[in-house]
Amino acid sequence: MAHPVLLTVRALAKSVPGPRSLFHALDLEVAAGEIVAITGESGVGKSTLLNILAGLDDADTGEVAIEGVVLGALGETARTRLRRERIGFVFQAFHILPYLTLRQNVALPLALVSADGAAAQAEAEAMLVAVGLGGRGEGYARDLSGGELQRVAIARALVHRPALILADEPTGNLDPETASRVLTLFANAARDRGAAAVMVTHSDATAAIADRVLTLTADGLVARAR
Ligand SMILES: Nc1ncnc2c1ncn2[C@@H]1O[C@H](COP(=O)(O)OP(=O)(O)OP(=O)(O)O)[C@@H](O)[C@H]1O
Repeated sequence: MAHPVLLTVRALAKSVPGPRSLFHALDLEVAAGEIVAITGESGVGKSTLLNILAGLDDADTGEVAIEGVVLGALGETARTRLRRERIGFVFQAFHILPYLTLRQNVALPLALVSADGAAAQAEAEAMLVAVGLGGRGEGYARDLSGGELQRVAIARALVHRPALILADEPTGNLDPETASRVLTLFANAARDRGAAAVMVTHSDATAAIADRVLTLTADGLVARAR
């Protein structure tokens, strides 16, 4: 049975001041359970595209729908709720909050949607173990290496079992063994519970777990031969 389409992007166009068109007429469909890797030259607009998919940035024209819900038709409150409940985002700059412990950072997506704080902390600890940071939950971001911060960001993006995972270079700071460990988490989220994932990457290991590898160009997304 074909999986339902989870993410639909139609005729997306985005310019940045300059004025410079990053892309136009960009179309994409990602099914539940599918992992799509996006490559492309530096500055071509990959991070901008991920931000638009998450409703954090607006396209000039075109439409993004997640589980059939068109982001542009939602008010800011509904868009924020959809993002919190249905999307997990691994930012290139991690955005780990410095005044919360690492466990509190990872628990945040659960704490925002559930009143059960103890369960959220327990699930956050389990995610920290899954990314190889068990026992580090009481620490703070300032004590971590770049690769450790990246793994906290991945734990936080996956802890609430999002339907859509958006990840910007999620293994960019990781050694091959650790990268392989976290890539398994993304693959399991897709295969075991039907999450869809769009990952920006330059890494062959990340592209290797993807069902499709697309290259972002000014003319949109082009399938890359494998
Ligand atoms: N708000 C903005 N104002 C002006 N220029 C912007 C803005 N946002 C993005 N840009 C420009 O758009 C281009 C695309 O940026 P983006 O970060 O999306 O590229 P990228 O493909 O992710 O690059 P990299 O691989 O280097 O991270 C860049 O040239 C950037 O300077």
